Amino acid sequence: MEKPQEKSTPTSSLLLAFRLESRPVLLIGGGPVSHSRLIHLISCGSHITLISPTITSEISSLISSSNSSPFPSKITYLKRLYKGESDDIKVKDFSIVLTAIDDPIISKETYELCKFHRIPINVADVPDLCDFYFGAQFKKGLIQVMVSTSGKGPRVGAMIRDIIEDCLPEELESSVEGVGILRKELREKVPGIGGDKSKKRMEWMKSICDAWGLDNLKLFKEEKIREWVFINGWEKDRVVRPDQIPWNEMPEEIRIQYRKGMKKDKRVGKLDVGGTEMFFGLLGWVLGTALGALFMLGLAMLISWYMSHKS
Ligand SMILES: C[C@@]1(CC(=O)O)c2cc3[nH]c(cc4nc(cc5[nH]c(cc(n2)[C@H]1CCC(=O)O)[C@@](C)(CC(=O)O)[C@@H]5CCC(=O)O)C(CC(=O)O)=C4CCC(=O)O)c(CCC(=O)O)c3CC(=O)O
Ligand SMILES: NC(=O)C1=CN([C@@H]2O[C@H](COP(=O)(O)OP(=O)(O)OC[C@H]3O[C@@H](n4cnc5c(N)ncnc54)[C@H](O)[C@@H]3O)[C@@H](O)[C@H]2O)C=CC1
Repeated sequence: MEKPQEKSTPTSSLLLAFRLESRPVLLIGGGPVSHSRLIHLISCGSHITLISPTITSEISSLISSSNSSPFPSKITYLKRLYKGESDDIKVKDFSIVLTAIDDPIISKETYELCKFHRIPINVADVPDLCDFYFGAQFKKGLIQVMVSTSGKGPRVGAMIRDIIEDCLPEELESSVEGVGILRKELREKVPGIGGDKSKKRMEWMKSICDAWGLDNLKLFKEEKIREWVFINGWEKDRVVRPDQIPWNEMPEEIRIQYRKGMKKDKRVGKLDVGGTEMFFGLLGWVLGTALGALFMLGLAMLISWYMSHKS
């Protein structure tokens, strides 16, 4: 009889945002996979040592343009084969190691060296030799999204990534920027880490994000709005909502931005008290009218009863 397959729950990976700015990274190989790794590493601002006897023309142009890149990355290119353990370049001198070569022996040797020195390594397309996998990812300004399929379907991961990328509204980049400026200024005005101050700061920021909603948060790029919210919100221990801003006192271009956001933004925050207030207002009006009508009816009945008994 066939033995039933053992059921095991597949483990997931710990998805992190690894900060590699100014950190040394070893990249081995000069083909298309190495090119895609290089693009990611440059935007991280890492210091890359690239070893490969051949490189694609795309890698070659990245190397030439790296000095004029807006990111503080550096590329040191060594045009030769990497020799593994006997190489002058030592894996222990790097924060992470990435290989994308068509030499399984050197790949395995590099993996063993990294294991020995406890340096995290990714051997492209060899899951057993990976401490971490790459995922399908995209970057929109400060927003980064990565999809992992736990190694099961990288192409499907890329397809899922495309769906997410397509449906993310452009303005989200501005909202992240806006909220970033507001947070920075708040921390400058109310400095300190931990304790009650920090707790209050976090609670206030949380409520502001919820009350303003994704789209409106971009308005915090405007100094006038931040100033108003600090004076009338933070300093008075209140969470102000966008509908409380005296928009007629704000410059025209800010008013237009707000109106545009109001038309579009269906993802209003949890503190969308504007809608709640309207609901209770309406309920009050209906109840008030009904009570008034009942009172009038009672009065009419009383008068008619009095009249009939009088005569
Ligand atoms: C485990 C992992 C380890 C790692 O490399 O980090 C891995 C492993 C393997 N990839 C293989 C093949 C392909 N890989 C791609 C593409 C990508 N592969 C990426 C990541 C990962 N690939 C990690 C898991 C990610 C996850 O968890 O989802 C992406 C997402 C990110 C990136 O590499 O940057 C990038 C898309 C990025 C983009 O489009 O933007 C394509 C499609 C294509 O080229 O368009 C194919 C051919 C189609 C196919 O096979 O599905 C094979 C079989 C080799 C063989 O058959 O010989 C293995 C080995 C195995 O599965 O055993
Ligand atoms: N993720 C993906 O989409 C794909 C991944 N692969 C796998 O990824 C690996 C890399 O693929 P590609 O980027 O297409 O590269 P490739 O196979 O086109 O070229 C390999 C590169 O590695 C260099 N190289 C070989 N041995 C080296 C050594 N000892 N030291 C330094 N450099 C060395 C070569 O000079 C060349 O630049 C391969 O193992 C391949 O099987 C292959 C096709 C698709």
